[in-house]
Amino acid sequence: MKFDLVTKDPLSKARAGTLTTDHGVIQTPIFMPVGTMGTVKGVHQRELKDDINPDIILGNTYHLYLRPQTEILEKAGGLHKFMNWDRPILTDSGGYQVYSLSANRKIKEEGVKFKSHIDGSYHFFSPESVMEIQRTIGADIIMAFDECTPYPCDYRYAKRSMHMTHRWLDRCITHLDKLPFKYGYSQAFFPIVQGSTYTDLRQQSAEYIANAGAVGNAIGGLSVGEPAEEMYAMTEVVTAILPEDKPRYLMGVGTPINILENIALGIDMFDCVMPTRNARNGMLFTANGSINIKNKKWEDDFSPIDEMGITFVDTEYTKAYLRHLFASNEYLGKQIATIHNLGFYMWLVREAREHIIAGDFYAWKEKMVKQMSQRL
Ligand SMILES: Cc1ccc(CCc2c3nc[nH]c3cc3c(=O)[nH]c(N)nc23)cc1
Repeated sequence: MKFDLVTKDPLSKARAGTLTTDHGVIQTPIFMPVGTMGTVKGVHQRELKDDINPDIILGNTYHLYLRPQTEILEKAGGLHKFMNWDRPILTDSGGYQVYSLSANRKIKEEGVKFKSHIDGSYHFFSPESVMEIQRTIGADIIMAFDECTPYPCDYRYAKRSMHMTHRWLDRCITHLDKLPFKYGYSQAFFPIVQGSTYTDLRQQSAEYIANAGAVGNAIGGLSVGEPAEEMYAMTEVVTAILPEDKPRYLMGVGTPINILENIALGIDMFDCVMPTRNARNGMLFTANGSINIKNKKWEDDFSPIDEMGITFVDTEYTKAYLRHLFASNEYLGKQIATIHNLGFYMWLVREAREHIIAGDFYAWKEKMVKQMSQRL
C-alpha cells in the first residue's frame, strides 16, 4: 500500500493524500461508511457506488466471525466476492466490538473470552486468532487486536491496558508474518494507539506504535464518551508523534464538526456509525445543521430534503414525504435518510480535501463549524 501526501495546509496540520490499495485508490481525508455485517444497512451496493461513491467501506471481524462465519467467507473467496463489493474494505479486529457488544467477556493476557450476542455460545479471540480471521475475510486494511479502554478509566488501568495492547501488537505482527495472503491481493496492517485521556500514556503509546513501522497508523480509545476537547487534545499529542508520511485513522469519529476539527489536527481517515444510525432515527445532517425529520414542523414542508445535497434523494423527495415515511414506519424512510446522511459525510470530506489543496481549509473549516452548529 502506497500513501502520497498531495499537499499540506499552511494554517493547520490538515493534509490531502492518496492511498493506493490493490482494490483501488482512496482520496484522503476520507469517511468510511460502516458496513458491519457486509452491508451498509439499507443501501444496495449499486446505490452505494453510484450515489454515495465511498472509496472504502468498513466490515467487522466480530460480527462476520459469528455470522456468516469464516468458513463461508473462505468458500466465497473473501468478503469482497461475498458481498459483491470490488473496492477497498477495512475490517476492525473485533476487540472493540467484544467490549461494547458482548454481555460478559473476560479480558486476560492470552486474549478475550466472550459470549456471542446472537446465541450465547462461548468464543475466544486472541491476537493470533483475529489475524487469521482477518486474513480469511480478506479486507485491504486490517487492524491490530487491541483493548479499547472505557471512559473514564483510572490511570493505573489505562497504563496496564496500554502495555497489554502493545504486547498484543507484537503478537499480531509476529503471527501475521507467518500467514500468507489468501486471495492473491495484499492486506495492509494498522497498529492502534491507546492510553485513554492521559497525555504521558498517549505519548508512550504513539512512540511504540510509530516504532512498529507499519504502512498506516490508527488512534483508538477515543469517541467513547469523552468531551470533544479531550478527544482533540489527545489527537494533537498523538499526531505530533506519528510519522507524517503515513495515513492516520481516528477510530469511531465522529460528528461532522469532530471530523473537520480532527482533519485540522492531521487525521486522514474516519469512521462512525452516526450517519447511518442517526438516519434510521430520522436525524439528518446538513451543511446548515441537523434536522429531526420526525418533527411535526416538516409535515407540510414540500421543499426538497436538502437543496444543497449531492445525492438523488435530496432533490427527488420532499421533507414532508420523508416525515410521512418515518411517521408510518416505512423502511423506505430509513433508506432515504441513510443515503442522504452518507452523501453529506462524503461531501464534507471531499470539500475539505478541495479546500486543503486550494490552501484555504482553515477559514472554510471555521465557517462550516459555525454553520453546522445550527438546529433546524
Ligand atoms: C465496522 C466497524 C465499526 C466500528 C469501528 C471502530 C471501532 C472503534 C471505536 N469506535 C469508537 N471508538 C472506538 C475505539 C476503537 C478502538 O480503540 N479500537 C478498535 N479496534 N476499534 C475502535 C471499525 C469498524
